[in-house]
Amino acid sequence: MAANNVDLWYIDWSYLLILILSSIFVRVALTKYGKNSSSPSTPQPPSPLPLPVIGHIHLLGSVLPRSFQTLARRYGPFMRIRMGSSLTFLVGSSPDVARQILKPDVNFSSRFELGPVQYSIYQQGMGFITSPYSPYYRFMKKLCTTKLFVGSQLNQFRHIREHEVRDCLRSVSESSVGGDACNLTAKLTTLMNNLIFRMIMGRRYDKYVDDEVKQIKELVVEIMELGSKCGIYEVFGPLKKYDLFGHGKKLRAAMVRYDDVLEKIIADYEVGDGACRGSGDDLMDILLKTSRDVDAEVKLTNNHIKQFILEMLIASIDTTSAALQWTMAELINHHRVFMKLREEIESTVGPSRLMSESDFPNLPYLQAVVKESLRLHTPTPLIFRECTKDCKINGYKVKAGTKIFLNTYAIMRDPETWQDPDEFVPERFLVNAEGSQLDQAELMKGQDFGSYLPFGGGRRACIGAMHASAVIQATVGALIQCFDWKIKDGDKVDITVGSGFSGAMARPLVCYPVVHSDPFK
Ligand code: HEM
Repeated sequence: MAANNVDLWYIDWSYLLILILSSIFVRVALTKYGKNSSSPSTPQPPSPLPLPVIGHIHLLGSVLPRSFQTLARRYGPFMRIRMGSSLTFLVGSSPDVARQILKPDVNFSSRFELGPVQYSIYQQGMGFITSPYSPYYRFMKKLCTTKLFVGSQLNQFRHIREHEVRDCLRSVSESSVGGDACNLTAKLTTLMNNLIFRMIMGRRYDKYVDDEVKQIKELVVEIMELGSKCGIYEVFGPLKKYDLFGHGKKLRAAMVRYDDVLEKIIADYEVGDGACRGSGDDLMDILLKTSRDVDAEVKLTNNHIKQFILEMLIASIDTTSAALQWTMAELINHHRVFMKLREEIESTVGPSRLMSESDFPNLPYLQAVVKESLRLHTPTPLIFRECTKDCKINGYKVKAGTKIFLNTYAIMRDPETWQDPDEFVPERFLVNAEGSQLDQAELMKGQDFGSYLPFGGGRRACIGAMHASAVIQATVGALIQCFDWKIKDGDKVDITVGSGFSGAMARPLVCYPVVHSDPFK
């Protein structure tokens, strides 16, 4: 009996061993000659040699868009990358690939979420930015383009922009009096917080005035940090759902607190206390009106509104603040450009008043400076898309459900398209190759899908582009009109890029403003 048992064990183990070996053999054969091969009928995009378990993680540095750019030089503009055991995506790094993906087609008009969505307290599909190309997305997009971010609504916010820019100038002016160092990063971030919170819910961020807004801001920062930590779970494959480091639990808790504060604010609006302090509606007013509209194609709930506002706060504040910082950093580092811009503003606006948004059409060099800064230092260097049906890109087969990153950092520094791509040369945006004036408005809308993509392109292009451009031009123009800027010991501003997915500066922009033309005289 005992001997028989030993024999049985022996047979089971050897059988198992054969099974394992044969499955490895089949897998290797499949990888080499089968569907993963580069046979002419079903070629797959090229890929560096992955390591077991970690895939290509060892090839990626702390600044992801740069790592992808380096890999693309070797493996081509459309390559396959695997992070960890199961997260595989394709990375597009050339204008040509961008054109194929961003063409106005429903395929690739969906996004994917990085990080397990189970930790969100809002139901899946309630997001707007993170949404697939669903009926809910289309409903919200229509609301954005007809009511929330339409030109007339943005014009209504003009007084808010002008007020907040003046407030920022006042604060910079105070730093200049004592000759103290001015943390321009902090000032520009406060400007953006005030601006966006006023647009959305009629309240300023100023921490001494509005405690609820301060709480929301802190929670949004916490949610973003925890969200990106949960994103790292993706590399653990099937283990990602186990919340190995407890970040998911903390994320849920932060979202519950965010939800509570937003519910209070919505309740204020319902009793008529929350209306915008200025004239006209703020975004919350419009969203709540839409939620009460019985004829609306989609019933907008409070949860939709809270999720939408969370996404707006994430999409708008840090991106625009980063763009402002980069533009100022490049202007401080490039004296010739700085002086040329100052001359343009002074000759257009005159010596006695502060420039305003109505001056924009007469300030082409200011527009070019902002465009060049967004090209060189895009705050969102990777665009996320998902393919919804099988197709071919660059001759390679792409299956439905494939995750795609467009590396706009690399695309906007593509040497085939841009002369001296790593140099800050605003003049390139004044004329086109034939020497005639470029259509600035079209360029900003992302119509030149292929090569200029700071706001993405196609159906999912940024809806805040017009607003962001107005804020950057107004703020940068005023800061150059009113102040000279010095750096400690005559150094240049350090323009190192921060780590990860974002295109923010690695270090705060600290400098010394000296009044050139006092805006408050
Ligand atoms: C300099 C500032 C900004 C930059 C560089 C920027 C960039 C981008 C990019 C690259 C995308 C993805 C586009 C794509 O997939 O093709 C995007 C999407 C989006 N952005 Fe912005 N953005 C900025 C400011 C803003 C502001 C101020 C708002 C709102 C007030 C905003 C709201 C959005 C929204 C809602 C989406 C998602 C659009 C959709 O899925 O249909 N962004 N942005």
